[in-house]
Amino acid sequence: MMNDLENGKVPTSSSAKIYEQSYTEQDGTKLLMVHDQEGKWLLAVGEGVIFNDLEGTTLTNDKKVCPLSHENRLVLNHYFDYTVPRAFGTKTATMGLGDRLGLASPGHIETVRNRAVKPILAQQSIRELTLLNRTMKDMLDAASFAVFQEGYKDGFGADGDHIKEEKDIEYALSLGVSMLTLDCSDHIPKQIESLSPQELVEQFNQLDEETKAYFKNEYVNKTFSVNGLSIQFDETNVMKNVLQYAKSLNFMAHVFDTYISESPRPIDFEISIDETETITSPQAHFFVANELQRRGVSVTSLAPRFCGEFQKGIDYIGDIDQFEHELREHALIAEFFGYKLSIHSGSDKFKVFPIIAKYTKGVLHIKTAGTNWLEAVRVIANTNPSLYRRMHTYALQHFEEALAYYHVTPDLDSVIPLDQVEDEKLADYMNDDAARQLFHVTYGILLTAKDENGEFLFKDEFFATLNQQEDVYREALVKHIGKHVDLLGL
Ligand SMILES: O=C(O)[C@@H](O)[C@H](O)[C@H](O)C(=O)CO
Repeated sequence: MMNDLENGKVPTSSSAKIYEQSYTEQDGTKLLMVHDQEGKWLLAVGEGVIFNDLEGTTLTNDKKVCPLSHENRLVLNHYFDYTVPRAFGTKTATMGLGDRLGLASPGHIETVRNRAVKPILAQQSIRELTLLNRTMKDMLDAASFAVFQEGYKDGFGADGDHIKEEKDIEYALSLGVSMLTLDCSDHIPKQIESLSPQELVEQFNQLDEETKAYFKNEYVNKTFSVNGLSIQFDETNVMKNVLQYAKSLNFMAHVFDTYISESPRPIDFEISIDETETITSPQAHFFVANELQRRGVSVTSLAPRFCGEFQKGIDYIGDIDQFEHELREHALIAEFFGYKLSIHSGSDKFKVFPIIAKYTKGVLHIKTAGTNWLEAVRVIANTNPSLYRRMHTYALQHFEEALAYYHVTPDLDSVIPLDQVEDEKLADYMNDDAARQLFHVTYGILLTAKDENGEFLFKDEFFATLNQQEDVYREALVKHIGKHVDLLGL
């Protein structure tokens, strides 16, 4: 194999899988990614700075076998720009393809290659990373190596997703993320909608005089024309919007001024107000957007909390007509202010994808993550039924723990008991909403569970199975994420 590589030929081998699209030659070094029973490696042949900088096992003075280490990923980043995440701005459709396992990106790349959408291959929230004991370095390493493996040179992004703390912002940017999703939910008070008229006035009157005067003067009894929409404000809804969003607006502006506006490299800046109890009305969306514009905050995308329910891993729940009515207005507002509408928990929302495609006109950001994990679970169900049964049982026993992190409301009593399902039918659980949500939110519990000896109950066997079934997982993602991309018209 190495001799072939030395002669500039992509080798053929029965002992290892060859990723032909990874083959590259630069500055005297020939590189190829392979996969043997021990894992994936970079084969390096030749000489020069790239060869010298890569860490690995030296076979001869001009042949090395290099691990997919963080250090070697940085070497690839240094010499091959296409392996570095980049921002895309407000005019390019992007898709968050959260990969909780570090195995999904090759299938994602195959899905979006030559499509009208750019992949944000590295996307994990602090919540996911914490629950998985995974790091942002792991997230970025997996994406860059996948891009190299696939020889994908059309650009990809990396999203520090649902970040709330400034320390995490600084860390994510220091690692080279190209997108930052600022989660403002901690600055958006709950229950404003449920305040009585008297309580509303009392709370509003507790604000300082300058703030009250500013918002009353700018909005009360004012009508704003937005792309044909007429958005009207009265004293009551101004007080509600101010109490609901004023603090978060200060936070957004502070983060933008401190970390984004002066960044030495372009950063896609997303505002997330979707993970709140309060649905974002189009009027509230306008209020937030107008205030951001007045404060000079440039937004790449904004994620409102839409009407109905965007629960994890299952289709839209709610009145489709109302959703269409409001989504149209949200899209007009986003277009007016020059940013993309962002659809969080975008996995499997097939009922509303055509509506979203129609009104965003193909320029949006949509986030998926859990569905990519569920496709892996589907592979396990099909290829390692014993493991699937043990994981399913454990997930049921520990489901309540996951509700501390996710809002899902599956009817677990409706899930067919395992002992009534033959091995050949286990994958059907991934077509059942309740079973999907069971697995969707217990990923962290399942992949970190250990026995009394400190050995992983499932993780090692799970990854070994997926590595054996690499092509099966890839094909499953191409099919399932491809359905998302098709329905979104991208
Ligand atoms: O599970 C998470 O924390 C993330 O996947 C988060 O939900 C993400 O922002 C998203 O919306 C994926 O669809």
